[in-house]
This record gives sequence, structure tokens and C-alpha cells, in this order.
Amino acid sequence: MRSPKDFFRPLAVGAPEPLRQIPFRPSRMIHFFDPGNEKMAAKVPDMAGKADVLLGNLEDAIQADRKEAARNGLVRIAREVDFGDTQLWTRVNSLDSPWVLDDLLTLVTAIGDKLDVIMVPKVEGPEDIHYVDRLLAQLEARAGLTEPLLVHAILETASGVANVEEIALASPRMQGISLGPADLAASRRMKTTRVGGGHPGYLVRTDPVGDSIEDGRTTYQQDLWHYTVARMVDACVAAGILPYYGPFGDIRDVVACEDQFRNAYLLGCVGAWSLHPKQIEIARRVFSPEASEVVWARRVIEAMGDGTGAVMLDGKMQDDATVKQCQVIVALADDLAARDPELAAAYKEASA
Ligand SMILES: CC(=O)SCCNC(=O)CCNC(=O)[C@H](O)C(C)(C)COP(=O)(O)OP(=O)(O)OC[C@H]1O[C@@H](n2cnc3c(N)ncnc32)[C@H](O)[C@@H]1OP(=O)(O)O
Ligand SMILES: CC(=O)C(=O)O
Ligand SMILES: [Mg+2]
Repeated sequence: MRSPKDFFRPLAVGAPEPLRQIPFRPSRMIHFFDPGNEKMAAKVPDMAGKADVLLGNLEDAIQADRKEAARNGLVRIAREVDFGDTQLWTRVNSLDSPWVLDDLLTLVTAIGDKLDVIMVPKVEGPEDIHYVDRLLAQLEARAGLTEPLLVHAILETASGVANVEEIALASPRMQGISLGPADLAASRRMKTTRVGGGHPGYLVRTDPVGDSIEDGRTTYQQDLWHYTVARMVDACVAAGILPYYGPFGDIRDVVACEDQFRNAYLLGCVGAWSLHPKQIEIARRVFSPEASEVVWARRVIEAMGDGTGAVMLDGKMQDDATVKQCQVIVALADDLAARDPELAAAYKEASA
């Protein structure tokens, strides 16, 4: 473990200074595409106007014999497409794979100045981040980069969850963490074959009424991911980085996808992954505060004046703590509206 005094020292001679704070940039959806798939690649310029983050995926979902094509495709896309203020991320192959070294060597030296964040899958503990941290510093120095690349970990192994607090604090490069429900389910030997979402077998049941243990007992499906998402949010916020829900694999079920995303939003996540173009809009809707909520939050802040004491508003008690809750909503709304003109117009209309 590095001394706190050395934490912000570059890890290689000539590497850029690490950031002291992770900037908040809207990232309601991290949209995955296969950069080696010509159809998807052709849609990138259009999607750059719709998604907050576009991620060129090199890991799972890319066939072994297409890894090089995906890597080369990402280099080409990064050089040719104007991303405006849309972020470009990548997910490299896992650290034990035969591809990751070439992923990092190629991407940092060829397009390190175009990439914002490198997502690292299957992170088991802080040692994985330390390895990537030093290697990135060496490559940044070689490429002459002036801004440090940020690192995002996927929480998708049982060890990763056990070590999530240390992972979040492992490097000043740490930008955020996403839940990886598919690999995590496999790692934990959970008995679900779904990619995220609930399961009808994971439920609670009301008590028996009368003599029958069968009749009249309502069941409620529970959220398999609640514990992990809540723990991830705490670990991220304590470390000053951003938590994200991951993928929802049932592309057809846009209703349950929206529910899962909303659970994550309410628990503190700033975004989720989108795997298909139709999930971009779901994430945009869910991870943007509702206009009526923003109006209410502004009313509370105004009514509370200097933010101390207690007042009643529409029959509800407001005090120092509720002002802070409302400030969270308003700050997020302002950040998102600055990027999203449609949202800005909706907020303006609601407050008129
Ligand atoms: C557990 C994990 O690791 S999750 C992360 C890894 N997985 C991924 O990244 C998967 C990304 N998504 C995909 O590969 C695809 O969306 C699939 C395989 C799930 C479905 O693909 P398709 O069967 O082609 O879907 P569908 O027919 O509805 O596609 C409609 C159009 O959208 C395009 N499209 C589909 N997904 C995407 C995407 N992620 N980005 C851009 N375009 C896409 C298709 O190419 C198709 O284009 P066309 O109209 O020009 O023919
Ligand atoms: C997100 C991811 O990689 C997983 O669920 O396994
Ligand atoms: Mg995975």
C-alpha cells in the first residue's frame, strides 16, 4: 500500500499528474458497441449525439477470432469520428487473458488522447488496479499524454465484492464501478441464468391466513442485486467515485429494464449500461431527475433560506437534511440540462 503522501505522485517518469478529483460528467448510459462490427460502427456518429458515453467493447461478446478486428476498429473509429462532448470509453479484455496486454499497448499509444475511461473487467482486488495503474503510467509517458486515463472496474466476482471498498480507493485514476450481474452470478454460484434483473423464485410470501398454507398468500418478487448495488454505492461515494448499474440482458423486456435501472437510480447510481439502441432512451429517462421533482427540490431550497431550522411545505417537514437531499437533485438536474437541451427545456417548462 502506497503512503498517503505518495498517492498523487505519477507512477512513471513523464506520466501526467493524477487527478485530485473525479469530474462529474453526465454518464446516464454507457452504450456498448462492437467496434469490429461494421453495422454497429456505422451507427457510432449518430449515437454520439444520443448517448452520454459510447464504449467500444473488446471483452466478452466479442468472439476470440474477432478480438484484433475489434481493437483495430476502435482505433479507426476514435480517429475518424467527432464525438463532441460524448465520452469514449473502452472495455479491455480481462487481466488474465491473452489479449489485454495488446489492448492496452495499442489503445494508449494510438488513441490515448481520445479515450476518457478504460473499463477493467473481473477485478478481484486492489492489486489488479495497481497493476493497471502502473502500466498505464508507463504507456502514457511513452505516448506523451498530458491527461491521465481514468479506470473503471466491473464488480463481477465474489472476491471483487468482498474487496470493493479497497478497489474503489486503489488509485486516483478510479472513476467508477459497475455491477456485472452475469459474471458475478456465475462466480457466486447463484442459480440464475439471466443478465441482471429479478427472478420469480427469489421472493417473500405473506403469512398463512386461517388453516390453509396454500390459499390467499401473496408473494412479492425481490431484487437479487439490492445488497451488491447498495454496497457498491457506499464504496464509491466514500471514495469520491461514481457507481453504475451494469447490463440488463432481456432486450425485449423494456419494462423490467426500466424498473431495474430505476432501482439503481434511486439507490444512488448515476447510470447503467445500454446493450441495444432501444436501451439508450430508457437510461436517459430514468437517470434524469423528473421535472416535477426538480421543481419541488427548488421550492424546498428556497423555503429553507439559509438551510437551517425546520419549515412545513405542503404538510411535509423540511430541515437541514432535506435541503441536502434536494441539493442532490438540483445539482444533477443542472449538470444534465447543461448537456441535454431537451431536458433543459422540460425543466424550464415545469418551473414556469
Ligand atoms: C454480460 C456483458 O458483458 S454485457 C456487455 C457485452 N455485450 C454486448 O456488448 C452486447 C451488445 N449488443 C449486441 O451485440 C446486440 O444488441 C445483440 C446481439 C444483443 C442484438 O443484436 P441484433 O440481433 O442485431 O439486434 P436487432 O436486430 O434488434 O438490431 C437492430 C439494429 O440495431 C443494431 N444494433 C444492435 N445492437 C447495437 C448496439 N449495441 N450498438 C449499435 N447498434 C446496435 C443492429 O446492428 C441492427 O442494425 P440494422 O437495423 O442496421 O440491421
Ligand atoms: C457486466 C458484465 O460483464 C457481466 O455482467 O458479467
Ligand atoms: Mg462480465
